[in-house]
Amino acid sequence: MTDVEELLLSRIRDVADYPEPGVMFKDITPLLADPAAFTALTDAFAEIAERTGATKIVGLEARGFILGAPVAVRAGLGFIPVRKAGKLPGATLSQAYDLEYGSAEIEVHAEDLTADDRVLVVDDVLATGGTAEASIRLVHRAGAAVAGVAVLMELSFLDGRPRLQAALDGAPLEALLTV
Ligand SMILES: O=P(O)(O)OC[C@H]1O[C@H](OP(=O)(O)OP(=O)(O)O)[C@H](O)[C@@H]1O
Ligand SMILES: Nc1ncnc2[nH]cnc12
Repeated sequence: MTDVEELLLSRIRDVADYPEPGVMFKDITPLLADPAAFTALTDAFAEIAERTGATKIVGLEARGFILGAPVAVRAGLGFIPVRKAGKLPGATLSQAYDLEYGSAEIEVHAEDLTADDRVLVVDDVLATGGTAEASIRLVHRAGAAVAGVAVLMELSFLDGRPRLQAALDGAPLEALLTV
């Protein structure tokens, strides 16, 4: 494990049985509170954005906003919020999905993405992959391409990666940490 990976892992807190029994919640708030760790994470994601030729960063509400916005600034790219349903005022595309603990619907402003865009989707945790899969579908339905999906932590025992394979269509899924 690299020094950066060790630093990031050390700043993620495990919370048992949250938000419901049986879930081991990966809490990133200690990482956000540590400027060295937050900067290292932002730099690692920005390197992925550059390497994959991304033209825009999509962040998934809410934790994907916190992580994705500084990546966009660092990489010199625009930031596009994918929000939970009912929060965006303009014309939207919507996608329903299931996640590790429940179900939800996400939306993007249709005009924010064009056929010229290659999008890097940024989030904190890949669990079942439901959220990431729905966001990939939204990007494609908006007419844009997916440069990749970048997450801080992949929970491999929930099999999100195989679930995403078809939707990714060859684009990389980059996890900085895998448990
Ligand atoms: O791979 P999945 O099973 O879809 O789970 C991963 C998603 O779950 C969490 O978000 P959540 O919906 O809890 O929202 P939050 O960021 O607003 O807390 C996490 O930030 C990912 O977006
Ligand atoms: N175990 C988990 N910890 C943090 N975020 C999650 N999103 C889905 N599952 C999660």
